[in-house]
Amino acid sequence: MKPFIIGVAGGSGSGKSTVTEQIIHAVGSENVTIFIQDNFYLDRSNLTMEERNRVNFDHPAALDWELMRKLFDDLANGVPIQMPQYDFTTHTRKAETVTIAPAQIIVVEGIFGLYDETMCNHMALRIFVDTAADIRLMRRMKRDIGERARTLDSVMEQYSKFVRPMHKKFVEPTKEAAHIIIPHGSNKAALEMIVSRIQTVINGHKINLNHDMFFEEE
Ligand SMILES: Nc1ncnc2c1ncn2[C@@H]1O[C@H](COP(=O)(O)OP(=O)(O)O)[C@@H](O)[C@H]1O
Ligand SMILES: O=c1ccn([C@@H]2O[C@H](COP(=O)(O)O)[C@@H](O)[C@H]2O)c(=O)[nH]1
Repeated sequence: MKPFIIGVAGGSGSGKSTVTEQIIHAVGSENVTIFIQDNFYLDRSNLTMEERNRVNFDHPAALDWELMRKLFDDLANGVPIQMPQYDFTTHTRKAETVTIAPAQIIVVEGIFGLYDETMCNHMALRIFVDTAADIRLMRRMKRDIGERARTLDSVMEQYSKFVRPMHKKFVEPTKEAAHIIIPHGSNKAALEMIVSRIQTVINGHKINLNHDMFFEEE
């Protein structure tokens, strides 16, 4: 059976992981596999620490798309994968990988979750988590200083130099590809809708809509 693939995109700190965790909690972890795009950041061990700190991690070119597409394809076709692991404190790929088994539901999560057209075409449900920039920045400061060994100055500099402009250029436009836009981040009503849609499909009660009722997709 083909898996039900969900894309969860949105800016850094918008609440993507939270929405993903809530979906998993609601439908049962045994039914879901998460495909976290953050694992696909390119390894920067060839650079000095100073050089690594100047990399634009918010440009799509910062990710290993070739590997990502290959592993996404495998998982979508029911093949277990070796997921790379990324260390945000050193900007390097760890030596170890984690085995990820396919499941009935696959959630692709990341700022570029709806960026790749081919991957998007496999997604039956595309979600964009839309949270105000000031809230996202506050959350990012808390996380990066607390968990990713950054200073307040470095977070502010990275945000104004890379995160903000790249969000506008590459992340925000992917909202266009979404079926559902969750305003203000995770909320109960949105989650209920998403989960009920998933349950309808995976419990076999797929609703067959009359296509004449809808506009042509562009
Ligand atoms: N709707 C919400 N209301 C309040 N805090 C939230 C909400 N959604 C997420 N958060 C918090 O914001 C932070 C960033 O959320 P996270 O899901 O990790 O974002 P992302 O994965 O998009 O970077 C976390 O500490 C999380 O608990
Ligand atoms: O080495 C790195 C790699 C990425 N980042 C930042 O991570 C965020 C995306 O992750 P979220 O979990 O969605 O916040 C992206 O905005 C990059 O700037 C990094 O700081 N260092």
